[in-house]
Order: sequence, then C-alpha cells, then structure tokens
Amino acid sequence: MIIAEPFEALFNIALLLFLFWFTLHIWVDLFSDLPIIKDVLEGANILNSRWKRQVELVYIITYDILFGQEISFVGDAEKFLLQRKVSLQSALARLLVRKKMKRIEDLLHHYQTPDVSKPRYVRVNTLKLDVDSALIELRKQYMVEKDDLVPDLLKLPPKCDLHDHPLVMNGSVFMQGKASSMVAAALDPEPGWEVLDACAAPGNKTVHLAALMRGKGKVIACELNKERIKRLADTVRLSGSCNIEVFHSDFLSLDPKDPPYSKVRAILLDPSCSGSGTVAERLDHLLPSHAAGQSANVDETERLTKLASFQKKALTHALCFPQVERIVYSTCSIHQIENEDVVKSILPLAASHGFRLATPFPQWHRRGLPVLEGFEHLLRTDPVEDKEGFFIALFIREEGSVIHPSLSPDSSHLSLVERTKRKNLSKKEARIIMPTLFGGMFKMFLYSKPSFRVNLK
Ligand SMILES: C[S@@+](CC[C@H](N)C(=O)[O-])C[C@H]1O[C@@H](n2cnc3c(N)ncnc32)[C@H](O)[C@@H]1O
Repeated sequence: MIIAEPFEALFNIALLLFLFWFTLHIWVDLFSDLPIIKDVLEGANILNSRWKRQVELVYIITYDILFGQEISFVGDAEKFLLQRKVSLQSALARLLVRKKMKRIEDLLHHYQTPDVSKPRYVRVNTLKLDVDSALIELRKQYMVEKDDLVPDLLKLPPKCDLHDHPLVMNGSVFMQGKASSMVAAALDPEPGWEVLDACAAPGNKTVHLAALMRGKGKVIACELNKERIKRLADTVRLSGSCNIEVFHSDFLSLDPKDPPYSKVRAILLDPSCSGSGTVAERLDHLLPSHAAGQSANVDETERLTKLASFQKKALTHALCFPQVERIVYSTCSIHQIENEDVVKSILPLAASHGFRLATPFPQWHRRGLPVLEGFEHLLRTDPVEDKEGFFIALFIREEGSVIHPSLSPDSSHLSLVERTKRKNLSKKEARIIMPTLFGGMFKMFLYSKPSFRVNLK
C-alpha cells in the first residue's frame, strides 16, 4: 500500500494532464474553425429558436459531425443535427467554393494590377538604339539594370508601366519577358545567314533575330493565321528591320528544298502551345469550368495531345531543311507532353540527320525534366520562381553532317496528297536525270504551295 500510493497519485496526475490536453486540443480546433461553423449553420439555415438558445452545444456537435470523430452519444441535439447532416455538408461545400472564388478573385486582382512581384523587362532593339543610350534614357525615370544572362535585356522594377513610353512607341525597345528573349539568343544566328522563324506572329522573336544578325542576311517569318499576319507586319515595321520577309503560309507545307528555304541555316520554332506557363492560363485553370471535374480534364488532355502532335510534326519538318545547322524549339508551356516528350520523340530522327542537343545558357540552373537522355541540355523556367514557365531545346548539327538525298525526310506528317506527290516525284526522278532545267521546273511546279509573300509597305 505504502508503495502503491505514490503510483496512484502519479497516475491521477497523468490522467488529469491528459484530459486537460485533450479538452484543450478540441477547443483549440473548435475555436479556430468557429467562424466556419457559424457560417455553415447560417448557410444551412436549420436552427429553430430552441437550438438557437443552445448554440454552444450546437457548435460542438456540428464540429464533430463535419470534422470530428464518430458521434458516440446521441441525445436530442445530436439527433437533430445528424438528421440534417446533408444540409450541413452542402452548406460547407458552398462556403468552400465561395472562399475559393474569393481566392481566385484576389489572385486575379493581384496579377492584373501593375503592382506585381514580376520584374518588367525590355529588350533593346539594337537596330535602332544601343544599350547604353537606352539605359541613360530609361534611368531618367526608372531604376534600370542590365540582365545578368540575356544580352541587350534590361530589367526594371515590377511597378513600371512602359506601354506609352516613347522608346516603346518608336520601337527602340520591345517589352519582352526574359524567357521569351532567351529563345533567339539561344539560337544565336550569325549575321549574313538565312534564318527561318517558322511560327512567327506577333513577331517578337522575329525582330530579335534581325537585331542579333545586325540587319545582315535574311529572316523569313512564316505565319499561318491571316489575322495575326497584320500584327507580325506591324512589329516588323516598328523594328525598322529591312531584312525580314513575311510569308503567309503553313510551315508544314514549305518545301525545304525550294528556294528561298533551301539556304536556311537556322530555324526558330516557337509553335502554338497550351500557354500553361503564362499567368493568365494558370489562373484560368483555377476557375470553376476547369475545376468542374472529369469532362474538363478530358478536354484538356485531348487539347494537349493535339498540340503535341502538331509540335512533333513541326519539329520533324524543321529537321529536313538541307542547310540548317541550328534549330531552337520553344514553348510557354509547363507540360512535359509539349516539351520533353516532343524532344524525346524526335531525337532518333534528329541524330540520323546529324543533330545533337546543345546547352543553351549553361549557367542557367533550371534544366529539363529527367525523362530522356540529355535532359540536362534542356532549359526550363519555373512559373512561380521565375514568374513564367518556358521551355527551350537547342539542336545543333555536327560539323560536316549534311542531309544525304537518300535520307528522305520522315513524311509521316504530310497529307496524303503531299505524300502521293512525293512518291510520284521519286518515280519520275528515276526516269528523268535530275537536276535538269526541265526537271527543276517540273519539281517546282509539283511542290508549289499557296505561300504568299506579304508586302510590308
Ligand atoms: C506561340 S505563337 C509564336 C509567338 C512568336 N514566336 C513571338 O515570339 O512573337 C505561335 C504562332 O504560330 C502560328 N502557327 C500555328 N500553326 C502554324 C503553322 N502550321 N504554320 C505557321 N504558323 C503557325 C500561330 O498562328 C501563332 O501565331
């Protein structure tokens, strides 16, 4: 007995401490959720005057029904509230949707006001102005610094609204994000080359190419969409570049062996993509139509699959230009299916044409997803950390590699008509000694596609 008493006392103290902790835990939980429980009860509109008088008890039982353990004791209050469990749950669901909408509204407000945390970038159009002069001019109004990675790119504080700035209005600088400005710089075309911008509108990267080439050589800007051609032509005019030719055409229908494409040394391929790396798209995904469940997901998967299929065809086609030495592929998408998967699928063909992956901006730390050999060559920017989600892959043809005429490009992406034409041509090629003048003209006739050069004047 003498020995048992201290144990009993200790046991009682431990039990008391446990009960105290347990009660405290429940009340802390309850009180942190109390505003929600009040709102739920109000939304469910189930309390009559009797239960309104015992509201504290109602709060505790409602808490248990919605978030707590099984209810072990069922008195009148429990019975009353359990019978209305469905109303309580739907009131809670409505409240959560309202809160989520509020969060989306807050996010929209945050992103739509100029006061965001994303720095502003302008790229100096070196065809019109040198970087130092641009710095002097912009520093009259803003804190400006040179970007540490991309040449000719200037970084300004997030709040700057430069839309009406004279340097923007007269095309001396272009408002262009950092990741977007990395693409033409990664391609790094040499002055005097012929370069093809395969999917060009609105033309930010086209005019960047022209500036990098210091106005020497030629940039061919190809765009399929008639409405967007006008925007492209405006951008080209504003840039003051004289060596850009705009073509209204489907990139997939350009014959790589036809002049003027046969001399193309570099291709910038920035095809249509989901845009999931941009703020507007990411917010769009939070909206109820997207969050509505299954059907939205199915649509989204289908859309991504279609986009990826076009992206693969376009990249495959780019590999077929006989003189091309560099190809840059970029998207503003965060999805693997539009990025690493596209690159992975064409790697064997690229290798057979003498191409290998190169490393654009080796000092940039964020690389591709590790789902293919050579992923470390790929470049990614993160939608949260870098404020935009971009992807860049750079292909370089090994020196001395040329496309042998027998290595006919993979034509699986071409239309049936196109494939038939090609097949017929090969038969004819066997009979006619090519290239003869007649043969060349005949080939040009067969390959001629509705591609319109746009007069910029
Ligand atoms: C992502 S945007 C290009 C943005 C542009 N590189 C820039 O930085 O301003 C893709 C463009 O490709 C065009 N496009 C889509 N399919 C095409 C095709 N088959 N041939 C040529 N252009 C195409 C679209 O109309 C769209 O204007």
